[in-house]
Amino acid sequence: MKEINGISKDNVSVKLGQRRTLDVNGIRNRKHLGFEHQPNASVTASSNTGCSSSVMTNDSQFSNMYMSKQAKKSISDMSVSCSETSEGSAVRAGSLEENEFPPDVDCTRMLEESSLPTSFGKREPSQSKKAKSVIHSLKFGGTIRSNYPKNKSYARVKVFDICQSEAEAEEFIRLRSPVDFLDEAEETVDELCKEQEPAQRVSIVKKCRELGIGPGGFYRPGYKDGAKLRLHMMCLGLDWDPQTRKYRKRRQIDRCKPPAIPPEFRCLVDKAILDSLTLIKRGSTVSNAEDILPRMNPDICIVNFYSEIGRLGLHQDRDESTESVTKGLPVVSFSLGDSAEFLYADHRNENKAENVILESGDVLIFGGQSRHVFHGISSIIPNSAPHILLQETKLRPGRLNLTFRQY
Ligand SMILES: O=C(O)CCC(=O)C(=O)O
Ligand SMILES: [Fe+2]
Repeated sequence: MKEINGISKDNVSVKLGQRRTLDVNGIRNRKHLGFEHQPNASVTASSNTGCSSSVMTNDSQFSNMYMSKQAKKSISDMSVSCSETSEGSAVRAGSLEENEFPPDVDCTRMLEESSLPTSFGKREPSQSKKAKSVIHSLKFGGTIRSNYPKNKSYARVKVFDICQSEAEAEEFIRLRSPVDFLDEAEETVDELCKEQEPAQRVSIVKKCRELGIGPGGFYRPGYKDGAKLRLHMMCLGLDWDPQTRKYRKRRQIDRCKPPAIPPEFRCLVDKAILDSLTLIKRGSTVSNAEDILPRMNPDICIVNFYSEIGRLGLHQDRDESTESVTKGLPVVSFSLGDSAEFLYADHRNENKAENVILESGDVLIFGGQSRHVFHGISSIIPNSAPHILLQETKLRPGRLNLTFRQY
């Protein structure tokens, strides 16, 4: 059994779920979508199968759950992963790719293209310079985010809508009909369409969209030197600043307060942890499963949207309070939309990291000893999102990920 800093690989992920009831089905689906070349898909599947098969229920909340051997599971829309190490140097800087990230072509329709870099061969001017000279417009459907403090020269952040307009969505659905995803004899269109997207997943996307276009919503985080992360981010509860790596009540870029974490999200997190604890109890002889996976009350949620070219370098989540991190209070992560290759390791070398494919509806939890695991997203798998989810939400091509933590 492979171990990551004392954690067996089996602990790193667990799948719960209803949409893909078994990992085997997950594999079949992946093949279906042309992912058979994912190098570690079978490894992932075999490591998950042992844990998840015992917790397969008709639970419509979760489809797959991954957890650190202690705690992985999936929501019918989410997945969770973990990381661990005692070294403290991992930062999100690993995810900076300022020369490769193209303009946000997906969302420019309603946005001002001038606020996006057109050349990625050069660094953007630093935010402090830009704040004075280029005030980003916040236009969305003719309106401007309204809660910016008056008389302040903070840069305004343009709106990023994770969902498409009616017209975009129609075109998208037309071009990517389910027929494109079919693999001859394996499934028919009817079978595919009969699959229902769990309501929870749809409502999570819709809620993120609603919050994401409002004050404190999605923006493209960056660093003082102009480098940008290859994703759009929105923080709920508390703001996390990639530059300072600190949590604050207001975000630096525009002084907006992050929206509160919706209560229904909290319930899902609680449920995910409870399900994981059940899983742990079944699979181990420990007297108290919470010694392995402590419970937590999230007061932070970082919502990331990755376009099809998004990524996030290997890093540790260790900016929460010392107490939270030391106790191993879990990070609970939900994935929606396109699948992603999730890397994890006990070091920062991406070339030597393990990987697992996180699909829409997967939940990944890393807590306890796995709390410090290095993790990241190496790629988004295009066209892999459930068609029904896209139809019901108009989610843009890409992946939505929510990670809940307790400060
Ligand atoms: O997108 C993911 O699955 C990981 C996100 C993550 O690691 C983070 O936001 O810290
Ligand atoms: Fe993370």
